[in-house]
Amino acid sequence: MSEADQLKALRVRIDSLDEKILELISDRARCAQEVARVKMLNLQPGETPVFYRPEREAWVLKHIMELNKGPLDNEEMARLFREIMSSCLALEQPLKVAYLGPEGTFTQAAALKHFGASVQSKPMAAIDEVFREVVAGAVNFGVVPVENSTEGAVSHTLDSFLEHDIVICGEVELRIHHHLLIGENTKSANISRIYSHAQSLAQCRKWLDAHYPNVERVAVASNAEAAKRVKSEWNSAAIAGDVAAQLYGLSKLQEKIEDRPDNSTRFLMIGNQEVPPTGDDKTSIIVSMSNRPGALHELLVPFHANGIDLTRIETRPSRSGKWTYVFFIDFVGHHQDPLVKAVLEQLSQEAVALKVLGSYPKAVL
Ligand SMILES: O=C(O)C(=O)C[C@]1(C(=O)O)C=C[C@@H](O)C=C1
Repeated sequence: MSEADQLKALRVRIDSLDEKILELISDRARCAQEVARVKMLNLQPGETPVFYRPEREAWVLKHIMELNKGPLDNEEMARLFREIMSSCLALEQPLKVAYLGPEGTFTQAAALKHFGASVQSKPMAAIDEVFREVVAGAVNFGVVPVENSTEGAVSHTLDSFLEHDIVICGEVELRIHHHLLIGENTKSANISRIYSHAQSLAQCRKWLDAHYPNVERVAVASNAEAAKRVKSEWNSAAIAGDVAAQLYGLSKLQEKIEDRPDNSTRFLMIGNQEVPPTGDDKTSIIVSMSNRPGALHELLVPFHANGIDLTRIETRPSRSGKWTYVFFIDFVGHHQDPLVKAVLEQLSQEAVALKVLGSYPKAVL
């Protein structure tokens, strides 16, 4: 058979498969509409329907990954299903999600990775504004960065948890690749300024020291903001990611300039919705202890005694007195798990204050 004939036959097969996929996706979407109808029917007076179910979404994606036999890899397959579910949810309720903007930030990429592309996303100028937007009920959820594997905690986010009553409903991790970007009027040899967010400048510190030791580094509100400036400014460069490069039409002078190849950022989804257990969850709490010898030890003992895996502990000034601190702790398990419940009860007896920020499914994608 000639190449043209072989391609023709294969494309006939692809067309017929696409028709089946189309029918199946439409069936699934109709099912989601039915789910919405059932959720509305069974409401108690005064109750609002809960359309978005992170625990169910986590299960669906994991199930797909378990069943997947290739040739598409698990992440790729889950990404496709992520988008199908996002479209189905939008039929039930179009979710509004605020994120740390402007458009083109890694936080926007994290929001899309977690919720899919069918949400209405709203860029905010600062982390605290994302929190306020959620608290005010102007959006269903917010997305904020919380820690970077190279640079550590994002303190604005931790401090915002001290000021707002909010629930963590999910997490997502993003591999962060930074590029050195320039506009069409800039030549590499003429670069006199490099703009980026302070965290991104820090994540590329060694590379900058080696390649542009005498060039001024200017910290701006976000790397998308840096890309935006560079578009209209001669002889300057920005450090930002792919989305910002595309959005502002910049070219890459050098790709992947982050000092650590595994550079990743973890983001949190914040809202007002408690998430039921999935069996593979994490919990975040804030604890403050009295300032006495052994307090930190007492804080950690119940976790060790019950075999609970701590995934992170961070200290921040408490804002209620000089040299007093609060601990942000993440651990494996859900606050409704009997073992976790026992630990939290024990802790609340030792602690000056303890607040559960939320239990949520471990990141799937
Ligand atoms: O199972 C549900 O509760 C649904 O609403 C359906 C569905 C889906 O498309 O699978 C859609 C949105 C939810 O966030 C979870 C799952």
